[in-house]
Amino acid sequence: MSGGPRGPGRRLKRMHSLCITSGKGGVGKTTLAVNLGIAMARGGKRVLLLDGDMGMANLNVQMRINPEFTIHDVVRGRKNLSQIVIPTEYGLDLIAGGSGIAELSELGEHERQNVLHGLEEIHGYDILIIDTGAGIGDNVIRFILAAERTVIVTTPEPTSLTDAYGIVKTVLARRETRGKALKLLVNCVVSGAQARDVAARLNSVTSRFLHEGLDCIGSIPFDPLIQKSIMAQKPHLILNPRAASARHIREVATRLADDRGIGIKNSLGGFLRALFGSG
Ligand SMILES: Nc1ncnc2c1ncn2[C@@H]1O[C@H](COP(=O)(O)OP(=O)(O)OP(=O)(O)O)[C@@H](O)[C@H]1O
Repeated sequence: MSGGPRGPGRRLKRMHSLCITSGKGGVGKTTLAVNLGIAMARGGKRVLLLDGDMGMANLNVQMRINPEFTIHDVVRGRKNLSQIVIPTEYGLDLIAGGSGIAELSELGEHERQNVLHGLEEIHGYDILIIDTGAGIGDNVIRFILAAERTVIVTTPEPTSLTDAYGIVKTVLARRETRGKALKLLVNCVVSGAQARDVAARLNSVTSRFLHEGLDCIGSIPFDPLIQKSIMAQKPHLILNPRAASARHIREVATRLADDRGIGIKNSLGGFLRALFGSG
């Protein structure tokens, strides 16, 4: 059932926001957002997952969920945000974004109020995970700016690494992002040595040309079982909890769920206001 308490009388909590993004598409962002979220929920965190990929919103497809409403219905004033939160059987809740995600960056005052209306009913989450689109589009950058932490997913492929560097460069060029925690997550590795090599190479390039190191939060092995789980529309962590790749995902989730030293200042409302650029 739902991991997120709703309703008045609950203690107001600080919520830590985590953006999962990538330079190149198809590197496993959505798969990792779902499975990291499940791992955190199983670790006792209350997790809200936001599908921030307006082009190819497919978090719901990976979990075999057919959302009736999306952010678009909230922007148009047909629903409150609290009414479109979908409890999942995996212990976390989901908000479907779809085309409404593009609209979030261009809201008039009336539509902003539509989005913020009724927000107090959905407090109580420990962590908001946003699965963004790939690349350096305006929407992706907005999510990175609004979130406290960002994980950049790459695979060892040169094209993926080049695009990961591109996103780090774009993000660091924005003054507002200085001091934001950017972490690298290397997916589809064939060995620990390969993961270390990829992380070291990217770190050395960002240190040299952007004067900022890029910490690696972990790596996930290439695992055909992950592909099977996508075909089955059932998360890998649920289908194959004993796989080595599932263990790696749990380890990364534990590191990411540890919010010590992040200086959390967000609530869901604070995050959305930051996203709109109004606070
Ligand atoms: N560690 C892994 N081992 C094997 N296959 C993987 C792994 N991680 C992801 N994949 C596969 O990579 C494909 C793309 O994954 P996913 O859709 O999560 O990527 P994405 O970065 O979110 O893509 P998009 O940019 O389209 O949103 C999926 O078919 C998935 O099965």
